[in-house]
Amino acid sequence: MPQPARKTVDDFTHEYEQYEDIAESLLKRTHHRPSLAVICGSGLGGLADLLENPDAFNYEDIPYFPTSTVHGHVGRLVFGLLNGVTVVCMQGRFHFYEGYDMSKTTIPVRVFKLLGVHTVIVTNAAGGLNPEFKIGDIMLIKDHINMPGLAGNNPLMGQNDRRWGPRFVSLCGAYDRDLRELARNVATNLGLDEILREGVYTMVSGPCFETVSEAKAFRSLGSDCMGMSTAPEVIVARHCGLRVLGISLITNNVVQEHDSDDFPDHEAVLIVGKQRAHDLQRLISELIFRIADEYEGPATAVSDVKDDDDVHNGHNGKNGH
Ligand SMILES: O=P(O)(O)O[C@@H]1C[C@H](O)[C@@H](CO)O1
Ligand SMILES: Nc1nc2[nH]cnc2c(=O)[nH]1
Repeated sequence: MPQPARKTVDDFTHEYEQYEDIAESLLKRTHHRPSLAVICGSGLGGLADLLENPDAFNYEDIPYFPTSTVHGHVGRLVFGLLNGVTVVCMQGRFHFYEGYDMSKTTIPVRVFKLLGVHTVIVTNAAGGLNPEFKIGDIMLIKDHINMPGLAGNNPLMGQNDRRWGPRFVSLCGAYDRDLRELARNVATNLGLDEILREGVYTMVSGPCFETVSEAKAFRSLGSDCMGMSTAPEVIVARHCGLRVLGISLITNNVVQEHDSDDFPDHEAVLIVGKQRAHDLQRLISELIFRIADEYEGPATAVSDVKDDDDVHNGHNGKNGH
């Protein structure tokens, strides 16, 4: 009997039932029931290789999933145990510059929600703008500037399905303050204080790295580093009430001098990822243990409204201020 063709990302129309299809297809094929998810950034996917009792699914074998096209993003969803905690890892993410709609780059985040995940650790490789940052530093993201979003490319554009969350989402405190504090404590215990930073991540669409003038502009706006991902995933995660910890690995300095001979290079980004992999893996592995220990239970939504026409966007969530 011929097998039915796999439903591809081109067939995906964002219906709630399609996300359910994806989640069900995964839950049928693994006995793992993760409560935490990790999105691995460029060159940082080695973490997924550490999972015990892994069940790994190529993105090509998951209904409706986009596929990874970027070197350094293997393209697998891996379920398993990390430090005794059941997690699911994206070994490679989807980027807007790969040609996917912004809302399709974030499909896995809603699938995580349906799988029972309550917290997402989002990692990325980023270029440092803050002159105090060094290559190899690890930056906890405290906020973002979402350039594509400000220009009209927000993953929540279009009709809102209230089953995910409210029409209007507060992003105040999107990068959970308690989780950042926990991360600082864990980093101290692991002797990583010297390389731990905190700051603002700016997302640009890519695939071009920014010009010198753009870099200077973003620095003057208060940005500490620049990348090409993360913000859409965090928006969708907060919309459906997932708790978020964001971590950037500073893989290069963003050039801010017109006369500089320096230039960014993706291969160099991957090399720094490899060099810092061990420290990042220790940090994330310990954090996962602590989060599972201290934060079990669902995160509350950032904001809630009675219905989509309700203009009052009151806060009642853990992250609301
Ligand atoms: O997936 P992330 O955000 O870690 O990847 C960054 C941004 C580009 O995809 C790439 C540039 O080197 O690294
Ligand atoms: N936009 C941007 N993304 C990056 N990802 C890794 N390094 C960089 C960088 O310098 N700029």
